Parts: sequence; C-alpha cells; structure tokens
Amino acid sequence: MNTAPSPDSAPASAPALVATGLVKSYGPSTALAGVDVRVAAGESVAIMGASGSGKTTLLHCLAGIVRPDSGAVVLTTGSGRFDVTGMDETGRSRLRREEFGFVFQQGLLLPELTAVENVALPLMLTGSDRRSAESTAAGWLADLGLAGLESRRIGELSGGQAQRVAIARAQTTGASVVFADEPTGALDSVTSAEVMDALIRSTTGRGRSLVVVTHDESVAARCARTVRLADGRIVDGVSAR
Ligand SMILES: Nc1ncnc2c1ncn2[C@@H]1O[C@H](COP(=O)(O)OP(=O)(O)OP(=O)(O)O)[C@@H](O)[C@H]1O
Repeated sequence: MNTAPSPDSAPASAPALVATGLVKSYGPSTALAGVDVRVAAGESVAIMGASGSGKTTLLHCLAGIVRPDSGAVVLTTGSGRFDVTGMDETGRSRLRREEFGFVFQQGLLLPELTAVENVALPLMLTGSDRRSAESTAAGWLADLGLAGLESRRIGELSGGQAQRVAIARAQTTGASVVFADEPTGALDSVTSAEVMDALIRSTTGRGRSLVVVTHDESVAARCARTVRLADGRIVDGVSAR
C-alpha cells in the first residue's frame, strides 16, 4: 500500500488476519455470537454454513465493512499492524482500498466501463495516472487469460470472463487479503472451477490470503481450510495454527 493508515507499533511481518470474540447483532437477531478466526499469509479459507448462519456478516467484519458490537480484528501486513475494528470509517475505508480486494457474486463491475477501465479504477483511486493504471490493469487481465478483451464492456463478456475481470480488479492494488462472497454463485460448474482456480492462483499463489464465503462444497474444497458456522458460531475448522 502507499501509506500505512495509522499502524500501531508492531514490526512489519507476513500478512495475517486475526479475529477474536466477534459479536454482531441486528436488533434481536444475533448474526455472530463470539467468533475467533485466523487467516495466515498465503492461506485460503472457505466460510460455509446454512443461510443466515452469519457468513456474510463475518466476512464484512473481517474486511472492515461492518463494525462488530464487540471483539477485534487485527491485520498484520508488510506495511504494519492495523486495528481494523478500532479504526474510524475513514481509516477502514482507506484500509479496504489499499490492503483488501473484493470479489462478489455479481462482480460489482461498472457496466459503462470497459474491462481494462474497471480493473484500472482502484489504482486511479489510489493515485495512479490513467496510462500507468491501464497498463498494470492490462497485465492483470492477461494474467487471468483475458488478453484481447480489454476494450469489451462488461455486458459483452461471459459470466466467467466478467468474474475474472472482478478478480483482476481485486488484485491490482496489491491487496494483502482478498475477500470473495459467493464468487461463483452465478456460474455453471465448469466455469466455477475455472474461476476458482484463477482466484486461488492469483491470490495464494502470490502469498496473499483469500477468504471465500460459499454454499458450494466444491468451491470450499479448493481452499486450504473450511470454517463452518451455525447460528453465528464456528462449529468446525476453527484454526489451522
Ligand atoms: N443488515 C442487516 N440487518 C438486519 N439483519 C441482518 C443484516 N445482515 C444480516 N442480518 C441477519 O443476521 C443473520 C446472519 O446473516 P448473514 O447474511 O451474515 O448470514 P449468511 O450466512 O451470510 O446468510 P446467506 O447464506 O443467506 O447469505 C441473519 O439472521 C440475517 O437476517
């Protein structure tokens, strides 16, 4: 990342995301009832569980999108140690831009932009000029097997191609951790396998961590470890370390 947003004093070390005691309620509904989870550098972790078990809430707490009612999330990267839960919204939003990448089911790509413009956007938001951002973006598109499709708008791509554009976009800023929520939910099984391979290769293959929320056992099987939630608690796979 360019500049460390308020790191505390710990020395730089390999990226790792450590959550302890996460509790989050929405009115009377308890989404997380005390979750501890650790994601090591270069590790891929699937989060599984029935609908309503708290998967997306956990992912959002880990990524600093949602602040838990209690508990802590700490990210350690080469840039420093970040108290994700202790930061204000401005700090968390900067952390999300600079240290985290996101891939969602629908990709959240901007349909009016081309593939290369979508991938270049996060770089331009962190200060790169258009020419160098698009050059880096084109490199990521090629890495994900999309060379030649740079100028296509998102609607002119297949679902699998669009998800690979979303994966490229999540990588451009050098994210330490990539979060994916049902990244293959809209794809057939063959395309899903290809997209998961691309996602894993471009993240853990480069030492980044990957956290994937999925209902699909075949997607989870491609991750190094699966954490299972039931009623806001981890029931299996608490930590490999
Ligand atoms: N913004 C919100 N407002 C109110 N309740 C919420 C909100 N987000 C989640 N919840 C509730 O918290 C619980 C956990 O939701 P969450 O979306 O984390 O589960 P999930 O396991 O991801 O479910 P699904 O697989 O259906 O997406 C559910 O009871 C849900 O209704």
